Amino acid sequence: MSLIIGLTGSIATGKSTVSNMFKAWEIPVVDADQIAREVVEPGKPAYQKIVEHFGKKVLYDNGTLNRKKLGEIVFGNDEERKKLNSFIHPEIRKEMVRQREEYVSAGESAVVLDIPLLFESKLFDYVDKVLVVYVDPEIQLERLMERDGSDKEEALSRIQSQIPITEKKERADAIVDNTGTIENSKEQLKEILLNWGIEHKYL
Ligand SMILES: CC(C)(COP(=O)(O)OP(=O)(O)OC[C@H]1O[C@@H](n2cnc3c(N)ncnc32)[C@H](O)[C@@H]1O)[C@@H](O)C(=O)NCCC(=O)NCCS
Ligand SMILES: Nc1ncnc2c1ncn2[C@@H]1O[C@H](COP(=O)(O)OP(=O)(O)OP(=O)(O)O)[C@@H](O)[C@H]1O
Repeated sequence: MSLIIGLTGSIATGKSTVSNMFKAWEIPVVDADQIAREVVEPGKPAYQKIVEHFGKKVLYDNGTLNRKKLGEIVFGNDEERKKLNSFIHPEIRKEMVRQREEYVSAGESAVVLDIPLLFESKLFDYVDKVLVVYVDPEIQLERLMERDGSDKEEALSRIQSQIPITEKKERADAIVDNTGTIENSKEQLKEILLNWGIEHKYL
């Protein structure tokens, strides 16, 4: 039996940082953001739908998706974001399930699904436990602006397109509070995995 862990949080709270800890321990991670990039490669069904709806203005000259441009459109507009989600999310879900089943069949004791929008898309049934990576909202804003080199308005528009991290924290099975050092977060994660009965050579 594999334990399926849904790793989530909100933008820039530290999901990738925690996901790297799992990878370093050789616990497999299915990465929804990565899949989201693959399903919009030129020629894929979601790509065609995006071009039909948003037009060529969201493409570079070589035909690949201009993510910055598309981001500017969808993070300021709920309707357009929902439209984009409707093109991409079904494709992401299919591929996530395919990868999850592959790891389960291989007999992995734990499989992580790293899904930024687990709560927003109500994907609780895809996982056994929900692990939320939390930071205080002020730190979230600071880290996001610093990482992406974005201004406050741009960063807030992304944060506000998601359920607040404070609310997700309330609904989690377990929380890694990533406000402190990365080392501190790693200790919290080890503790959680041991509590969940995951036996692993690195823990
Ligand atoms: C709009 C796009 C092109 C912007 O690309 P960009 O490279 O700037 O951002 P990236 O994909 O790395 O996403 C960064 C973070 O933004 C947040 N985010 C992305 N898409 C969304 C969305 N539709 N709604 C809310 N938050 C989102 C997530 O926290 C994600 O981790 C891209 O995010 C996208 O295609 N989004 C739709 C697919 C999606 O929902 N992906 C995220 C979950 S799988
Ligand atoms: N404990 C920490 N202390 C200081 N900086 C941190 C810590 N954890 C993460 N960071 C930094 O904060 C930023 C956001 O972290 P990360 O990219 O892991 O978040 P994320 O939740 O995966 O973001 P996204 O939703 O955009 O994928 C990064 O620049 C990362 O290096």
